[in-house]
Amino acid sequence: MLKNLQPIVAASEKVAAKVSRTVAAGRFPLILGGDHSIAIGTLAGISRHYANLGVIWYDAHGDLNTPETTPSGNIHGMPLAASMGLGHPALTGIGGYVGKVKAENIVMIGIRDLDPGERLLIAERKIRVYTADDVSRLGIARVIAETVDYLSARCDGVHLSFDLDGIDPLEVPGVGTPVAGGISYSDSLAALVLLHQSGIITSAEFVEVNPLLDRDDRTVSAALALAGALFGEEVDSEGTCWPAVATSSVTASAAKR
Ligand SMILES: NC(=[NH2+])NCCC[C@H](N)C(=O)O
Ligand SMILES: [Mn+2]
Repeated sequence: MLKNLQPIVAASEKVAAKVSRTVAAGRFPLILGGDHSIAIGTLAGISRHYANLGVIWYDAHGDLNTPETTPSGNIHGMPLAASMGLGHPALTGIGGYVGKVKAENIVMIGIRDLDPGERLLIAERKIRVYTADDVSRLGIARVIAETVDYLSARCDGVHLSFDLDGIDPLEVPGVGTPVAGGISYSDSLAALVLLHQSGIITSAEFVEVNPLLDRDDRTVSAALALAGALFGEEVDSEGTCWPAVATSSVTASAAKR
């Protein structure tokens, strides 16, 4: 059983239409979520404008489940599979076409929690994966450099799908499906600075921010700072770049206590 199929299909069609109009108008689509099922709509809206859309999937999870492999029935565990054309027809057909992303145009970063069916799919389709351990071993700069080289050689646009649960939940607790370990916040910020400098990103989404689970607005502030870095906002000398608005809201909530 898929949970909330009809409302997610309806929302995804709306997101797809709006995002497609944004790309057609020559503007940069930035989508904020909400759970990761939102990516089904964003990719449907974006990919029709590209012959070979690249996708950077920054996440603890693969989100490559189908109705046959899902352990939970949660559609937020399926958006990447659905975008590859695998899964429930109501999800794979969002936007009126099937197959938004090709396996060879995907790079996954931060992965550390895969279900058996997802492992199989990654192996079968030879999807490029950097686990959170790969990032500690190789360093974030090398991982991003390899990702940029790989995707710029084969893609005419690159969508960044950034799930906040790719980061260590000790630093960003406001996510629905936390997985211990993970990429540090400072490495993640460095990744976004490097992606900004690469100039390859043509659309982005930041997802799974859940303010109800957050502490001291840490996850919200992190998402804002990461998005800022993607657009070239300056990072201060300590490597943090909490934007003024986020800093003042943290201070305000701390002052209330
Ligand atoms: N976007 C997410 N938070 N995905 C979590 C997915 C967890 C698990 N793999 C599932 O399919 O239910
Ligand atoms: Mn996800």
